[in-house]
Amino acid sequence: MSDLEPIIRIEGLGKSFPTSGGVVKVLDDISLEIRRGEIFGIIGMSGAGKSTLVRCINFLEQPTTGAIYFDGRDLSRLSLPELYRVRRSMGMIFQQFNLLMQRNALQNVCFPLEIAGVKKAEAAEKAKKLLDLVGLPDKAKAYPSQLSGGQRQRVAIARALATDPQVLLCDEATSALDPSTTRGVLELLRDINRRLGVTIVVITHEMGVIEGICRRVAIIDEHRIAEIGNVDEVFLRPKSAAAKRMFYPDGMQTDSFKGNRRCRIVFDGNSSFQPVIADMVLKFHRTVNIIFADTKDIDGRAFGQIVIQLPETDDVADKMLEYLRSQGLTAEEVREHVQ
Ligand SMILES: Nc1ncnc2c1ncn2[C@@H]1O[C@H](COP(=O)(O)OP(=O)(O)OP(=O)(O)O)[C@@H](O)[C@H]1O
Repeated sequence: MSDLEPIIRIEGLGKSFPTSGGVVKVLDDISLEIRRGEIFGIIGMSGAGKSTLVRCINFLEQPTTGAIYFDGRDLSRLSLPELYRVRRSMGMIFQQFNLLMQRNALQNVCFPLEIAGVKKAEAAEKAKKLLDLVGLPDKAKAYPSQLSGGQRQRVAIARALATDPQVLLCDEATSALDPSTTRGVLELLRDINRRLGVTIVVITHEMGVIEGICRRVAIIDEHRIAEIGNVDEVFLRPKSAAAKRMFYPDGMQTDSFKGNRRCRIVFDGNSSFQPVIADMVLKFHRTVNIIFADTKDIDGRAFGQIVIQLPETDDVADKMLEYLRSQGLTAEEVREHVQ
């Protein structure tokens, strides 16, 4: 299999659950490919079906329709021992860390190795190396209760890596952590991706997490895929209402600006707003109202967005939009409240 071939391919995945109130459809016609060695993000609001999707990816849940391929193999056609082997190739980390509280950090990391029948001394040696890798060389004997949230997640990452997985599935892995600890854990995941070549799938409801480490993203909305693309592309030119909701600043969504023409200008770090906006004001002899301005880091590159209120006079507003685009900026008019 070449590097360009997907390590995980999801085709027409649907998942429904029978409940006392009838059948609940949780995932509908999900198709996507996760490429070997990439950091791929899956984002959606609470209840969108993200955790169900993860459990379908490692076949802890059987899809109702469609298929999941891992390394080109249809998981529904595997024998149970083959499926267990595939599951060992997919490490998982969770929001609540799921460590065994009565075992210390080293023993937690050893746990999957013991299950796999690895000799104790060999398992301990590997676990030590993994604790070094996640930045906890001095915490081998510490129990989870003696560790901070970020340190617990690092132990969980070491444990997930113990079986040398090809893929690491991270289900809301930083949702219980504060922003600075989140940054540290994301940095660690990026480092693991670079150093070990492990494919990482990040499932989250937080756009900051996607922007922080993912190259590509799938947005799940109402149980379906609303949009898939490179994170920077989706940020620059979101197409679906779900993507716009996630990337547009809150100021874009206030009804207080109804009736005015608003424009979202995005820059990708190669250009700066200030001279362009100042030049535009000078050129058209009209002031513009800046509603919102922000910069963000997407996968290590600086991006920015600014929302301005255009003049009421339509032809001036049209010319301003034309001018902004002629300066190489992505300028998009937003007339409506984003639902
Ligand atoms: N076994 C089940 N039986 C019935 N309904 C279920 C089952 N598992 C999940 N659901 C429903 O599926 C929907 C999606 O759940 P899921 O946990 O996948 O969403 P999510 O996007 O991960 O949300 P969150 O971030 O809040 O966990 C929810 O409405 C949930 O109640």
